[in-house]
Amino acid sequence: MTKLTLTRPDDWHIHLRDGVSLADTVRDAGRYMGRAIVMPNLVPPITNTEAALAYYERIKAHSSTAFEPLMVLYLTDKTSPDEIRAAKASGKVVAAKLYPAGATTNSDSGVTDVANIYGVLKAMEEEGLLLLVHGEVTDSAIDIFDRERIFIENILSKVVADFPGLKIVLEHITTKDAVDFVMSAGDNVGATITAHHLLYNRNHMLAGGIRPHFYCLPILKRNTHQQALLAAATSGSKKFFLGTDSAPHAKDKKEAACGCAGSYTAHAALELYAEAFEAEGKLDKLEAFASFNGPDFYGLPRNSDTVTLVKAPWQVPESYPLGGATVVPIRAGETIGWKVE
Ligand SMILES: NC(=O)N[C@@H](CC(=O)O)C(=O)O
Ligand SMILES: [Zn+2]
Ligand SMILES: [Zn+2]
Repeated sequence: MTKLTLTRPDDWHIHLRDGVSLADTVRDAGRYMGRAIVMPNLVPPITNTEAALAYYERIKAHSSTAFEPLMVLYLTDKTSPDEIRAAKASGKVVAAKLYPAGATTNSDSGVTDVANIYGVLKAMEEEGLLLLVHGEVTDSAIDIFDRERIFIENILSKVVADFPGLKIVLEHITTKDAVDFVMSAGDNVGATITAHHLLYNRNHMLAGGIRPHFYCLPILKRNTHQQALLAAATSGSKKFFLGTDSAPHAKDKKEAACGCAGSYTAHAALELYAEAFEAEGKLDKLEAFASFNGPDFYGLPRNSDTVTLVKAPWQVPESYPLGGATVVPIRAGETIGWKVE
C-alpha cells in the first residue's frame, strides 16, 4: 500500500507546555490532529477550571487551524467535588488526571494517596468526567520496570472495582500486564498507547550506548511487552486508542547527567504509528485506533473529514525549535517512511 486515507485522527494524550513553547507545540499538534487531550502538568499545574479555561485560550491563540484542545484538571489531595462540577459545567474540561505524587515530570503536587480523592472520584462518576491515570507507583523500593504492574495490582484494580460507573483511561501503557488488565476490565476502562512504545523497547534505549531521547515514563520495557502493545493496538479492540504522550524537553535538559523524562513525537505522530501498524501487516486497523476508538470512548463525535498518508520517505531534522530552545525529536536525522499529505 502506498496511500491511505483515514478519518481525521485525534491525539488523546499530549503535552503542549506553555509560554514561548506553545507556538511550536501547537503548530505540530495541529497539523492534522482534530482534537487533543492536553495534559495539565504545567508549572504551576492546572488544578482548577479557571486555569484550564485560561490555558485553553492561550492554546487557541496559537492555533491557525480548527484544532480543538480538550482540557484536563490536575488532581491534588485538595481537589474538591465542587471543582469537578465546575469543570464539567465549563464544557471545555472533559477529564481529570491522577498523577501519583512524584511519579513523573511536574507531578510533585499530585495525589499522595488515592483515598484522598475518593469524594472527587465519586463526583466524577456522577458528572461523567473521565479519569486519566499515570499508572505507576512511586515507592522508591519498587523497581522502575515493575512500577506500572504494581500500580495496577495495588491501586488501579481497587479504583476500578469501587467506581464501576467511572470512565478510566490508563494512559501510555507499557506492559503486557496493562494490556491484560484493560482487556479483562469492563467497557468503562480503556488505554492510550504511544507510537514510541509500539516502535521501541528498552534495548533501543540502552544497548550499545545510552540514548536519552528514548527515556520517558513509564520507561520502555522489554521486547515481550512491546509485542503485547503491538498486538493490542492492532487487535481492533475498541479499548485502545492513539495518545502520543509527545512530551518535549529542551535538548540540554535531555542530554544531561540527570535527564528529563519525555519523548517528542508530535512532528510525525501518525507517520510513526503507520510504520508500526505496517510492520504488523495491520494498516487496515490504523483508522479505528487513531480516529474512532478515542472519540467513541470519550462519548464525542468522530471527526468528519479525512487525512491522507502517502509512502514518501523523508528525513527528520536533527532538531525542531521549542520556544527559544530546541527539541530533539524521535527519529532525529533518520528516515520515516510515511508522510501526511
Ligand atoms: N511521559 C514522560 O516521560 N513525561 C511527561 C509526563 C508524563 O506523561 O508522564 C512530561 O510531561 O514530560
Ligand atoms: Zn504520564
Ligand atoms: Zn504524558
